[in-house]
Amino acid sequence: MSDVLELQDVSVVREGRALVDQVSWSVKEGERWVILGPNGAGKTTLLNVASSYLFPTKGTATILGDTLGKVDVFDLRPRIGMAGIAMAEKLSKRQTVLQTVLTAAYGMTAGWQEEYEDVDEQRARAFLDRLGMSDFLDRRFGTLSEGERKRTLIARALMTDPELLLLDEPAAGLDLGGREDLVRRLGRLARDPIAPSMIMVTHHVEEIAPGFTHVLMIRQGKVLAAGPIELELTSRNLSHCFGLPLVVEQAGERWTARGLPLG
Ligand SMILES: Nc1ncnc2c1ncn2[C@@H]1O[C@H](COP(=O)(O)OP(=O)(O)OP(=O)(O)O)[C@@H](O)[C@H]1O
Repeated sequence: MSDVLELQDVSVVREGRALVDQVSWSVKEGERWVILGPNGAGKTTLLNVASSYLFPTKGTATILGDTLGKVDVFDLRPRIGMAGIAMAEKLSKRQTVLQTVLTAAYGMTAGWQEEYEDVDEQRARAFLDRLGMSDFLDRRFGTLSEGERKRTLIARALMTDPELLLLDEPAAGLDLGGREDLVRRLGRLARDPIAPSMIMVTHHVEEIAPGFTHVLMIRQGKVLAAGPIELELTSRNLSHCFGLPLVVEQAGERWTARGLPLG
């Protein structure tokens, strides 16, 4: 299996502080990774390196075989699908859901002047259907609920047929039903052998869909644990990561975590 992402001693330093601190990490083709860590740990910063939007201050980042600094990122970016708040903010609120997904095929965040191919429209409709958004095709993106917006962004990220799919807190802000619906859909994607390699940032182990294979835990910019989920997602590691005693349990194919009562 080839490396989809290879970070060697990567640090991102801002105002004299390492937001990501000497991280070495490799993601192989077909793996589905979860990044867990407390607020401010450096999860989004790490994802921004993986998406080629942020260059390391130190170390080397190789994405889909190309090393940042030695490659034209405009060739690399279409090969990476990114769904997160940062992407949502770049999109026009007035475009319809279908337009929002379709524009991804042309590497644009806005614009409806192009002649779109029928085949692209069919693909956009198929991805939206897969994410349960078929009833919203003509709705303006800016009027969607949080859950609907999240599902549209994932459909959009898949539109370019990426080799690497990055999801930044896809379940944040969703109610219980919305979260469970999304987890089921992500589970289906994670288990699809032809789906891209995936990296998902989350705060909650409950949001890990079945089919995710690996976990990376980060605290204050440093990696605390990285490896197969069954080995690394332990009470000990999670307690260390979040800085309080936690009990992790696996219930079927899902995970739960809770704090121990104060003694
Ligand atoms: N440009 C910047 N300059 C200085 N500090 C920054 C900059 N960008 C981010 N930070 C800080 O870096 C740290 C890591 O931020 P990051 O967004 O990667 O964390 P996170 O783990 O994604 O957090 P959260 O779970 O709260 O979203 C935070 O303390 C943040 O305030």
